[in-house]
Amino acid sequence: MASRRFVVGGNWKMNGTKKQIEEIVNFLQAGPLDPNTEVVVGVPAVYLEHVRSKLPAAIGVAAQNCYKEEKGAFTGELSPLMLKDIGIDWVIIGHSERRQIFKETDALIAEKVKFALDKGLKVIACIGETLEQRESGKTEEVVFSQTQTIACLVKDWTNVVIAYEPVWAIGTGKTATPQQAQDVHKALREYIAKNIGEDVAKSVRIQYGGSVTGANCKELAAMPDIDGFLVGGASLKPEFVSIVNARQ
Ligand SMILES: O=C[C@H](O)COP(=O)(O)O
Repeated sequence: MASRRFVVGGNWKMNGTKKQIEEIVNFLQAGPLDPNTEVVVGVPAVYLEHVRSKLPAAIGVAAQNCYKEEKGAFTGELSPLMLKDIGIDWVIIGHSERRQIFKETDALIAEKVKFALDKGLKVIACIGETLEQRESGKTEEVVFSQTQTIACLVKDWTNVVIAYEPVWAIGTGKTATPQQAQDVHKALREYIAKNIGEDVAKSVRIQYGGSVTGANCKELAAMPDIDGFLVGGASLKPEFVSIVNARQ
């Protein structure tokens, strides 16, 4: 088994009130959480500082997006410098909902990843194919190309976690089978070894995301190239603790 530290992200998306956040904070604090697993929660921007103040430092807090400029006339956007200023160290970039609903392109996502890294954030960079792309046999082509666009700008991958999230498995209850996910992760790692660098391939952590639950996480976590999860719906529920502990 590779020595990459298992990393589980909870992407709350546009969910949560202060009351619900209190419940989530409570189950995260009660844990117990596997100390060998790194945990990061992706929080709506308006609650970032609040959640950061409630959680122990060992749990990372991520913004769900940020822009590729320091400051200026970009109404509605967040600067990586602002995130650092309030004690936030992580950001999720290129989630399929940003790609599909907000029309973010591979090129823009790559620029955002580079900018966020340059400003000292750690990045969960999301990639993944649609159902149509999978059914037309283009899964690998799509995820390789999304990764390569980032690699054209990013040379140091130390602070990057890749989240492979097949779009057809997000919020649908249709999880990729452990073997389907493993096949893509393995192929992507081989692609990275050949085209980006062998050291990057060995060290970069690749999360799986898409309908991960307490019930299916252990089988997925047993796959050698799955280094963690990016969890949506289940990250709002106490079962998130079981997902964090999937390798135990
Ligand atoms: O970022 C998380 C993914 O979109 C997965 O969401 P889900 O676990 O609700 O399918």
